[in-house]
Amino acid sequence: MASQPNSSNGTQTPRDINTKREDVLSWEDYFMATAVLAAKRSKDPCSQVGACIVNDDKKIVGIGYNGMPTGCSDDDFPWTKKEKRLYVCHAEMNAIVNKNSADIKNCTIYVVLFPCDQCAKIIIQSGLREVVYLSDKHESKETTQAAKRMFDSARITYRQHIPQNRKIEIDFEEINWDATVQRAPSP
Ligand SMILES: Nc1ccn([C@H]2C[C@H](O)[C@@H](COP(=O)(O)O)O2)c(=O)n1
Ligand SMILES: [Zn+2]
Repeated sequence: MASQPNSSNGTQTPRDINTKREDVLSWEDYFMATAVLAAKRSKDPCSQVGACIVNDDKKIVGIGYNGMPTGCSDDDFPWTKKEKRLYVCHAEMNAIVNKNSADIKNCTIYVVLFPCDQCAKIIIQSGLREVVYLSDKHESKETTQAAKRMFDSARITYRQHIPQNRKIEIDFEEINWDATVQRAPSP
């Protein structure tokens, strides 16, 4: 039995290194965490949004975050609330445009913030089937209500993600630690 950090909650628990780990990240937390990680690339000072598209085989087929269009320098274009809306590409749009699969029909999109009306249209036209979101902080906005109306009409389901783990930590040091454990001979 070896003592090694439990990556899901950071505590030190004894773990048998010859037995399969059970306390792994759930698929749902994994996909939403991927969207949250993508959001960390965003230069937007107010809202960092990420999106992750997943197919029926649980393969990630697209990732995106909100940012200026390619060729439009994020140093030259404005980030004020009023002006940025003219330029910024939303996370959902980038995830769809950046897809690495020919077909994203019937896929699920995991997104940090509920899609706006413009993204809803792109989601519908791309044939996505389900939207899983973390925050609905703009639920009273006309754009969110329009998005929901279109999703309902187009029979695209949407649901809020309830995380199993409130916090998911990435500790790069832990990777080196694991390598040491893996070199230990098994009985
Ligand atoms: N579903 C969404 C909603 C918003 N965004 C982006 C667009 C802006 O960069 C930012 C929102 O800015 P705020 O109104 O909070 O100043 O988030 C997105 O990518 N996807
Ligand atoms: Zn949008």
